[in-house]
Amino acid sequence: MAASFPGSTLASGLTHSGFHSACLNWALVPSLSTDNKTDSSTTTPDPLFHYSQALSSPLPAKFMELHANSVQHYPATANKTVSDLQGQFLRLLMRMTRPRRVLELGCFMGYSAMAMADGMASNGVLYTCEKDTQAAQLARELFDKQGYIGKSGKATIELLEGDAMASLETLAKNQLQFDAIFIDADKGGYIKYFEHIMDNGLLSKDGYILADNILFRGMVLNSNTSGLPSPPPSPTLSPTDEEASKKRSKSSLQKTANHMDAFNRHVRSDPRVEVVVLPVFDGLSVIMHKSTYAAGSEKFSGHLDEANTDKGGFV
Ligand SMILES: C[S@@+](CC[C@H](N)C(=O)[O-])C[C@H]1O[C@@H](n2cnc3c(N)ncnc32)[C@H](O)[C@@H]1O
Repeated sequence: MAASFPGSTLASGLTHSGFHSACLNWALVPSLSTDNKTDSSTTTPDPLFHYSQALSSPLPAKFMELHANSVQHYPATANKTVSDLQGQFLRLLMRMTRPRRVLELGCFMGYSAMAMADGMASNGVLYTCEKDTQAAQLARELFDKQGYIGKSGKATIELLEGDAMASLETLAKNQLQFDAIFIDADKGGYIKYFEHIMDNGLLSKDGYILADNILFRGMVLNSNTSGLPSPPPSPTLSPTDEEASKKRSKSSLQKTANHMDAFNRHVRSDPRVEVVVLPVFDGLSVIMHKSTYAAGSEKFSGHLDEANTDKGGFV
């Protein structure tokens, strides 16, 4: 049954007027519809996604400004930011776990960085890496304008411009450790970033890594490496140009999904960590150092079947 709220119709044709005016809503941003910014293509059915977003506490209006900015400067790719709902989640997660130092790989124009910084304590520092010069410049201006640079009673954001791997190397050289690390840069780089983080002690003892897009529109199920049956090939009846181009872009998306699938398997088979793969947003993994509790104590492994243990042949 659809719930009903003042000024709002919460059903598949959800509206937010008078109810969620400060909510980040891609429908209100010119040029991009909500269809471009939902998790419907992934794991959460569209109406449920909208319902969840509408009933989650909104982020402040400055985030709306950021969306408008992204659309202006990156009309074709503005929806690279996390969804509004994920931004709301990241902020709350930071409030819950209170990390003192956070690292983000993939800043874009600073949406998720700002959402996380807002949940951190005022003495916290968030480092965010971005290789696109224009995006880095715009993000830096925004962080400055919004008071994340210098003493302002907010967590500080430090933007590291350049390739994420080079930044990771510098951070490791400086022996910095992070309580939370959000990986959201190039999908083909996830494994090397993860390895570098683990090998160089960049993750604090009780810290966690969040890896985004790990189910990649659900396409990981069709990955070559998945070991699961693939769907039958689609018929190739002299495709039109449009069909051919759709096919090409589908195959490049599938390539990205294959990177994600390889990353998921890589992490799952790493004895140093434990991981939970969450089918939320576009897929989000939470990774921590393996605890002694999870490292095979009788009590814990008793809850797992053979195939699920590290020694038990994960496909
Ligand atoms: C998905 S977007 C990040 C979105 C951002 N986390 C948000 O939600 O607002 C990925 C970003 O990573 C950047 N990127 C890709 N490869 C990179 C690399 N090797 N080093 C640093 N940044 C990279 C891209 O330029 C892009 O801006």
